[in-house]
Amino acid sequence: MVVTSPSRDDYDVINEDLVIDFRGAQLRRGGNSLVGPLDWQVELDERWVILGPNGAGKTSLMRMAAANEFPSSGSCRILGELMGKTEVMELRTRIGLSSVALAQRIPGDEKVADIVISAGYSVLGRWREKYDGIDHERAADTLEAMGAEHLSERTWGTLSEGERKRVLISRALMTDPEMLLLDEPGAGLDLGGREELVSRLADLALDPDAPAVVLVTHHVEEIPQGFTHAMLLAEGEVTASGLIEDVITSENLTRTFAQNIVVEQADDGRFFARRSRPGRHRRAAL
Ligand SMILES: Nc1ncnc2c1ncn2[C@@H]1O[C@H](COP(=O)(O)OP(=O)(O)OP(=O)(O)O)[C@@H](O)[C@H]1O
Repeated sequence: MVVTSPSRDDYDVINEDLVIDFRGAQLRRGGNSLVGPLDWQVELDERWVILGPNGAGKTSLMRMAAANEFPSSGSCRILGELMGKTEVMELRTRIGLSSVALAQRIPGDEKVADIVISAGYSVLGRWREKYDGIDHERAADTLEAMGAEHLSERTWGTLSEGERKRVLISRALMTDPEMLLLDEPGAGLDLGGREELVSRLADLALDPDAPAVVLVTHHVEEIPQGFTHAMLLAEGEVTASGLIEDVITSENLTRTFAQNIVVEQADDGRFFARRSRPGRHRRAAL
């Protein structure tokens, strides 16, 4: 839930139900604000989607949530740890992350099984780390959960875009994370690949034992069933945030994307959006 301006005293008492607790968090570069200042609280059992136009600050927000950036001002508490007062390498092993930036750092000759298992050390690829049988089993299980077990001996460079996405999410799940951050997992997938991914993410979202999930996407069609909350961003600022049904509305999307957007929700809970073009049919009929 989003709360407004809590006192510092509240913040010093760690709320164990919160995986993310941002208070006035802002990320700035070169005098510009990339995102924030914003308040954001994510509870253990919540599944959030972040939407907004290109450049809205979604990835910047995720970088703070992944403990890859410290806030320039305000405070970020992640899994109970206060940024700036904690060992981030250790914290990162508790966070499952799938992002384009991570995908770009994987060498083409890296074996899929190694990409997944090396998440245990928050590194990419095998070097001198020691893994137990249980780690190998866990890697096989997470690949299987994403329907990618048959890829374990393949190299990264030989995978299709859809296969890569599934391997990245398997890696993100490897450490049994307390929070899963998925930055545009559907980008570049064809319709079948997107639907396959959305269905697997719905299974995850509906699993009561799964970690808290934050998903960044450009398309409301990619919001899996089971997602509970949403945040809309535009120009680094929150335009709407809260329960998904209250946030994913035509009015909020129109304001956020500065276009007349109509959104509909199907019986199965999936959202569909398009730009409305009033008068088009009438003109066509003339
Ligand atoms: N290191 C940086 N230095 C300066 N500006 C940056 C930096 N990183 C991002 N930005 C700018 O911050 C803004 C937000 O970027 P961000 O990548 O967070 O947006 P986004 O919502 O994820 O965009 P997209 O949907 O296009 O991926 C953009 O205007 C971007 O150009």
